[in-house]
Parts: sequence; structure tokens; C-alpha cells
Amino acid sequence: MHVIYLAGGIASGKSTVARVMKELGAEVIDLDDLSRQALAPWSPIIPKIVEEFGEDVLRSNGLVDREKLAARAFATMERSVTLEEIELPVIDDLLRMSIAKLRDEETAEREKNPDAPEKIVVVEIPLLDRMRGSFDMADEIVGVLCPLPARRARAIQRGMKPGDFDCRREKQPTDFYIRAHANYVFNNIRPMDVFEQQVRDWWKSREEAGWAPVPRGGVHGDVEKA
Ligand SMILES: CC(C)(COP(=O)(O)OP(=O)(O)OC[C@H]1O[C@@H](n2cnc3c(N)ncnc32)[C@H](O)[C@@H]1O)[C@@H](O)C(=O)NCCC(=O)NCCS
Ligand SMILES: Nc1ncnc2c1ncn2[C@@H]1O[C@H](COP(=O)(O)OP(=O)(O)OP(=O)(O)O)[C@@H](O)[C@H]1O
Repeated sequence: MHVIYLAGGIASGKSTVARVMKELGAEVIDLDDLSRQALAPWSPIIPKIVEEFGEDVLRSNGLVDREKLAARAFATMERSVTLEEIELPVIDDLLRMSIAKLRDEETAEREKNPDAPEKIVVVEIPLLDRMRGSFDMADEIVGVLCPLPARRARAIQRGMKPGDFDCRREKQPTDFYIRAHANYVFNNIRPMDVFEQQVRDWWKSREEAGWAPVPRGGVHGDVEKA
């Protein structure tokens, strides 16, 4: 199995890259989905969330009011860190379990058919720095960078308030951090069809290389390859 951490800030184009990779055969795990599971009504962290952010962040049906929680958590860096300290260990556990399950599936498939293809697993990560404790699970780290004005405009077009975009974006790792840890970076600066083709080309070259190990980190400047 080959695990790719796909890192990029809000509205940078991660889901677009992941969608193309899924079409090419990848299994995709999205940490935003795992974060939703972490806040499910039966989650053990719900009492702590209520204690820190107020009883009214829970709706009468037991579901977390995400808008209310976001307004309180992203109001300051300190509150945001509090939410992450509660949620990230659960997200990390869910990620490890998801990867272990895919590994078991791959083993079972190969017991039936020794020629079954290697699973390529793509993990969408909005906050790469917060996942540094689980870099051990990644065979490679790929970044998605996109100029801020385009990201902001696209997020707003999708219905996000400008202030909500800004207060999330400012808490996210910088492009410099992503370049420093990625072995490859996509610069999402071209029209959608061209960008999607860039992703297919990258996949093809990695597939032809047999997903060989790559040196970690150090993508600097306006280059796309390490
Ligand atoms: C506060 C919550 C409930 C708001 O939910 P909401 O549905 O509005 O947003 P959603 O979860 O879909 O995230 C949308 C985007 O917000 C950004 N975002 C999420 N959490 C954070 C954070 N702690 N800091 C900065 N940006 C964040 C990401 O770019 C993400 O893609 C939710 O974002 C959350 O639980 N965040 C904390 C968990 C976390 O840190 N997740 C990131 C995993 S690396
Ligand atoms: N090259 C591009 N040209 C035009 N639109 C694009 C391009 N790349 C992405 N988009 C659009 O920008 C928006 C954000 O892209 P995407 O959802 O892939 O980003 P993301 O990083 O997954 O976002 P989020 O942080 O919300 O999870 C989407 O509406 C997508 O269709």
C-alpha cells in the first residue's frame, strides 16, 4: 500500500486533485469527513466540547451546531487550539483505523489474487502541521498551492462568508510550511481542465516509477518537482 498525504489550505484544490486520483483508482480519505465523525452524537469527546464551548453548541437532536461551534472556535487562536486539542487525537485514531482497514483489505485481496494491484491511498489534509505526529504513515506528501485571491473568491462563491474564510485561513499552515514538507507541489494556477491533466500526468509518472520512494520535503520556489 502507498499512502499519499495531500496537503493544502482552504479552497486550494485538494478535493479536485483527490477526485481525479479517485478516478485513476485511488482510495480517498478526507480528514474533514473524519472530523465530522469525531463530532458524531455518540463520540466520547462531545461532553468536553459542550464543557468548553457551551451547551447550546448541541442542537436538541444531539447534533453539533457546526456553524455555532465554528464561530466560537475560530474567534481566537486560543479557542481554535482548544478545539483542536480535543478533536485531533480522535481524528488521528480514525485515520490510523481507516488506513489499517484498507491495509487488511489489500492483504485479503492479495491472498485471493497475488497479482492484485497495490492500493494507493490519498489522505486530504487541510492542516498539515497538526498531523506531524502521523507523518510516519505517509509514503509521500504532495501539496496543493493556489494564490490566495483565487482561493478566497472560490470559497466565497461556494457560499462562505469572507470573514469566515479569513479567520480559518490565517490559522492554517503557510505555503512555505507545505513546500518544506512536500516532495511534490501542484500549483493550481491554470484552468480546471489543464489542472486536472497535470494531476493525471503526475499520477502516470509515479505509477510508471512503481510508486518508488521519494525524498521527503524541500520543494521551494515556483517549481513543481522536488
Ligand atoms: C469547527 C468545525 C465544526 C466547523 O465545521 P464546518 O462544517 O464549518 O467546516 P469543515 O469541517 O467542513 O471544514 C472546512 C474547512 O475549514 C478549515 N478548518 C477546519 N478546521 C480548522 C482549524 N482548526 N483551523 C483552521 N481551519 C480549519 C479547513 O480548511 C476545512 O477544509 C470543524 O471545522 C471542526 O471540527 N474543526 C476542527 C477539526 C480540525 O482541526 N479539522 C482539520 C483536520 S486536519
Ligand atoms: N483550477 C481551477 N479552476 C477553476 N476552479 C477551480 C480550480 N481548482 C479548484 N476550483 C474550484 O475551487 C473550489 C475549491 O476547490 P476544492 O474543493 O478542490 O478545494 P479544497 O482544497 O478541497 O477545498 P476545502 O478547503 O473547502 O476542502 C471548488 O469549487 C473547485 O471546483
